[in-house]
Amino acid sequence: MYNFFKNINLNKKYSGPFWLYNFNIIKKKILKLKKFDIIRFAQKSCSNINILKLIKKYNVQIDSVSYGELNRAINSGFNRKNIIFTSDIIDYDTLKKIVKLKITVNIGSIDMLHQLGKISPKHKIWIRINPGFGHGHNEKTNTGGENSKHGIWYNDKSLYGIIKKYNFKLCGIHIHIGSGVDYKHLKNVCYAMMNQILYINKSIKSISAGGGLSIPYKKKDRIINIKNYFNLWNNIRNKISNYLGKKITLEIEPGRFLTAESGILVTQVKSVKFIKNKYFVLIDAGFNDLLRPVMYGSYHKISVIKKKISYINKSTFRVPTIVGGPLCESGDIFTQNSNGKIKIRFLPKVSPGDYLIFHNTGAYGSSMSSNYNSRLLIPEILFYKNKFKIIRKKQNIKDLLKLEN
Ligand SMILES: Cc1ncc(COP(=O)(O)O)c(C=O)c1O
Ligand SMILES: N[C@@H](CCCC[NH3+])C(=O)O
Repeated sequence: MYNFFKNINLNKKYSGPFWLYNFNIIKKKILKLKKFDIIRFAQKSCSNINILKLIKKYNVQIDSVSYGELNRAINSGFNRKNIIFTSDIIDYDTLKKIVKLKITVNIGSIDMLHQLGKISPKHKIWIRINPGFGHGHNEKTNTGGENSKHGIWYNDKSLYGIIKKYNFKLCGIHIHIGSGVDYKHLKNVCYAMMNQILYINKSIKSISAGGGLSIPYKKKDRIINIKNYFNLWNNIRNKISNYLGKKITLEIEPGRFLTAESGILVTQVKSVKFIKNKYFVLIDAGFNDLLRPVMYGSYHKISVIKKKISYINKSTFRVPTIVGGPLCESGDIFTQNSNGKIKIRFLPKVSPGDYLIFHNTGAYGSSMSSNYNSRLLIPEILFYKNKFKIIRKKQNIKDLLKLEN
């Protein structure tokens, strides 16, 4: 990533903040998972169709969780057979589209089973099981256990009767316990899968390990050993395969793992000031752009590029800094804990015009951004085959007001 800055004339070429992705990193991450039979990209993490189109070239399939994501997948050229729709609820437009295109549905609630079954009996489905436990980098990203709204409880007695009633084709069992999960908890999902298969005692053709794989946001963060993780799952898959007497396909459904490290957010310092004795650096991107620090207290490494010299300032002299954005909210602070308290970051000294780079923003960066304060969505730029290309233009005022006129 660093070498990029030698190539970009930040001042002249792109004004305002922007997202930058390096596809080579996504490609490397895809290859790391190649032992899994199917890699199903959770596009919620990074949903630009230009990136989806490239990911598709590597035989990756796709998960969609909304009408918009379904259309992104179709628009990016994914075959309907390679799309799964995962949700706990379904609205009318989505239901219509899914039935028309015969898209497989990964079902997370009993009501959804009835709603689909009434208009499309025999539909191909997966069941998303809540195994009774979950984990995540934050409580808000934990998708299992009794405090989570996701999935169908692992020993729900009504489930398999309803599947029979509508003659659904049960293709697979899916367990996703959360996002940003550590190895210890990921490991338990394998055993939960085995137990579920024993419990349902039904023929399926696939199992999905879900997503959740974490990435090292901080130097000290542990990197998941993919080889071990695959072996663990492969082992369980073989046991299930023996038990059911048939071949079982093993899927994984990562979002963050594939894209987080491929992206950065480039912002510019607009003001530096002391509030009493606290030093604030205010930049031109806010939580409407990068929400994670405000929503979860997430840490993103910040580098400084001096305006004049255009290289990363690696000087060891650091000052205690609070980094904030332009929004009207006091909480628009990129350096805070999960409880909302300001957290000082030691950064090189900056002046207006210098750049702050937020690292590892390729997942849940742009895809979680909004127009709050009527701020315009910022552009996305992709580095691919040694070229920089704008893959999403900067939004303009006309776009912003279009639906209201
Ligand atoms: C059903 C489902 N699959 C996959 C993912 C991707 O998660 P991650 O980005 O942590 O891999 C999520 C997000 O938590 C999810 O809800
Ligand atoms: N948005 C979260 C991950 C949650 C994924 C949704 N299932 C993050 O930024 O870490």
